[in-house]
Amino acid sequence: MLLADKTVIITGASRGIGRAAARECARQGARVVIGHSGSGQGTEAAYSLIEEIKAFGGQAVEVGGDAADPDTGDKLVAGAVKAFGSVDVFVNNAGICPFHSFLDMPREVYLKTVNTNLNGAYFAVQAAANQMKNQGRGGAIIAVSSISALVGGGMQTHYTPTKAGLHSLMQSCAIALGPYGIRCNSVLPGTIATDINKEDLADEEKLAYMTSRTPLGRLGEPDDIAGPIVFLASDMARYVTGASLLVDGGLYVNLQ
Ligand SMILES: NC(=O)C1=CN([C@@H]2O[C@H](COP(=O)(O)OP(=O)(O)OC[C@H]3O[C@@H](n4cnc5c(N)ncnc54)[C@H](O)[C@@H]3O)[C@@H](O)[C@H]2O)C=CC1
Ligand SMILES: C[C@H](O)[C@@H]1OC(=O)[C@H](O)[C@@H]1O
Repeated sequence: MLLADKTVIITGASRGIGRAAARECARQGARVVIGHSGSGQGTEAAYSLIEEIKAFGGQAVEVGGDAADPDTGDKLVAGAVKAFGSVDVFVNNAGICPFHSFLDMPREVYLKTVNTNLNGAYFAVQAAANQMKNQGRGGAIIAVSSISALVGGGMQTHYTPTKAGLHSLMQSCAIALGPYGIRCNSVLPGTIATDINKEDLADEEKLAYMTSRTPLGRLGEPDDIAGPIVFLASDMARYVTGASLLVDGGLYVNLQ
């Protein structure tokens, strides 16, 4: 098992990519902390994931908290230490993408997106890194960035900068935390069918267009991202830091 004896925190783990990653980390032997929004639905989904994980003999606990709140990272770390005694891997996954045009972008939509996707993440990464530094045996931090760190989106002008920011944060943290043996990398998913884009992809034309642009001929599924996250979390990636792993079915390179 690739993650035996490691404690992994994953934010936004109640559904979508985070849920698939949490399940796969647990399958690979990790003790998992399921970060979720703390809302009724998030809590319910987190408990159902704990049951799923326990059913195959894995270990998991849940911690609720708004990803936009700078204190949530400390809460997640405290929950991990209380339940399992350590933090070895931190996966920053929680995020939102409320599609909206640029010229009339409401300030609150912009600020909520940046606070949820980037500002909260900064302090959560800092909290996890301090815990790892104090433990003295290194660790791995993974940001779920996006193909959108590299390319634009006319209805995503508030979102793409947050994904570029996470990618950049991992590059800088790789330098800042390398001396402590803490590796920092990002995963850049292409278009993965989840709740975040359910409404956008309900438009059949858009769905067909996005699928046709993907050389592998289909949109991604959350499980397509779980393996790359496990790899970067594991000792198989022990010399990988400051890297970004594009997981997009070939979407990015498909110019013509
Ligand atoms: N689905 C896609 O095509 C892609 C998704 N991503 C990124 O993957 C990450 C996961 O998204 P998906 O699984 O696709 O969508 P999703 O909507 O299924 O999952 C998002 C998760 O983040 C959590 N979350 C949202 N706001 C939160 C808050 N304020 N506090 C705590 N938790 C909060 C949700 O509860 C949920 O668990 C996001 O960061 C997204 O930007 C990146 C590239 C492509
Ligand atoms: C929400 C989008 O459909 C999805 O998220 C991203 O980061 C990419 O832009 C994907 O298309």
